[in-house]
Amino acid sequence: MAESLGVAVLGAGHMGADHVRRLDRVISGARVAAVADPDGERAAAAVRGIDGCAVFTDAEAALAAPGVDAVLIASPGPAHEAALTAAFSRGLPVLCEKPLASDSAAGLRLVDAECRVGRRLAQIGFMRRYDSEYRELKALLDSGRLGRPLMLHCTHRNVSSPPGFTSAMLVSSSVSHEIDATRWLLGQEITAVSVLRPRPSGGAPEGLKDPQLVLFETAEGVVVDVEIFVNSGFGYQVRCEAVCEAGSARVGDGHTMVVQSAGRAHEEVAQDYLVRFRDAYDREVREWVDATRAGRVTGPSTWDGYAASAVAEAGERALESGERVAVELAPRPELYA
Ligand SMILES: NC(=O)C1=CN([C@@H]2O[C@H](COP(=O)(O)OP(=O)(O)OC[C@H]3O[C@@H](n4cnc5c(N)ncnc54)[C@H](O)[C@@H]3O)[C@@H](O)[C@H]2O)C=CC1
Ligand SMILES: O=C1[C@@H](O)[C@H](O)[C@@H](O)[C@H](O)[C@H]1O
Repeated sequence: MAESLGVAVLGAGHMGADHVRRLDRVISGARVAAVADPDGERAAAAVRGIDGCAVFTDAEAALAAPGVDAVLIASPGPAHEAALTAAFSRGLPVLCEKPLASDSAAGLRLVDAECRVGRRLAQIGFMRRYDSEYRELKALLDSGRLGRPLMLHCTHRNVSSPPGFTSAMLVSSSVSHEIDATRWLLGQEITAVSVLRPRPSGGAPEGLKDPQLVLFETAEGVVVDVEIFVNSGFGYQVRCEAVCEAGSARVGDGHTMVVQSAGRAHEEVAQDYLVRFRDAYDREVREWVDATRAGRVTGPSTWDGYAASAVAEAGERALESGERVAVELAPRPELYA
């Protein structure tokens, strides 16, 4: 194996700063070689205490910095296409936070760009695939012990939505995780999306259609319902129950310490994804570093990122129209067979 992997991290916000910490202190075999953020002070704060890490306000300058072997993209979605294109042109392996890009057209351009390189370079940050409970569920479904899956019931709740979060983002940003989890757990494409809109919660910002009930139909007839509620007010909860021909299995109930006192029992509810999925993010980045050092690319692909965008767009149209909308996918290139 090569010596430690020098990583350029693009974006030093919530996710970027957490990934910098993870690469520096949690994962072995990697070092943070450069960080770029247009907010230079944020970048500098994220790398405080890390020796030999260069700080930039320009992402492309960070890719060209000495000692950079790979890239972790944690900038906002609209900046991903330029960053991935620059990384591909340098032949640099990438871990890119979801979403792949702003829309499916940009996603398809990235699929084409990677195909022109002729080998996979990117892993997309759908971290559910690295959560131990989700992996257990996937193994159980793949074993066939419960028979064929018939339905998935999913819950995705956030405490509150960040400023600027739109009704469409409940699907494109939040439900993107259930889109990927569905495709991965079932090994099937999602073919149609419908969205039901209960009355909006008084706890949601004015005009935000929150919560929503998003329904997927898959190529082999599985139906998936997703409750997305991003201003639940009380906690971060992600659950998934697979109902199969010979039983059901559920993950995400939370298994924290239960405290019983004064006639009551209670347990903590995680408040955000950085806590709920901490182990999954660690495993995701660790497996990316290990695979990259071994010259391999594993995990969710650029194609998976594109497919998630195409399903999300069908969802956005379903939200606007109230109609069931079919998903349109381009033909899958050989590279992602
Ligand atoms: N996997 C997961 O569970 C999660 C993934 N995300 C994804 O992570 C990415 C970042 O999200 P957050 O950290 O929450 O956002 P954030 O707003 O906290 O941070 C984004 C940072 O990127 C910087 N930035 C803007 N343009 C840039 C550019 N061209 N190059 C480099 N940096 C740039 C901003 O100045 C900011 O510091 C998004 O793609 C988001 O969808 C976010 C939350 C959870
Ligand atoms: O990816 C994420 C955010 O971007 C999204 O906005 C949240 O709803 C999700 O729970 C989180 O995992």
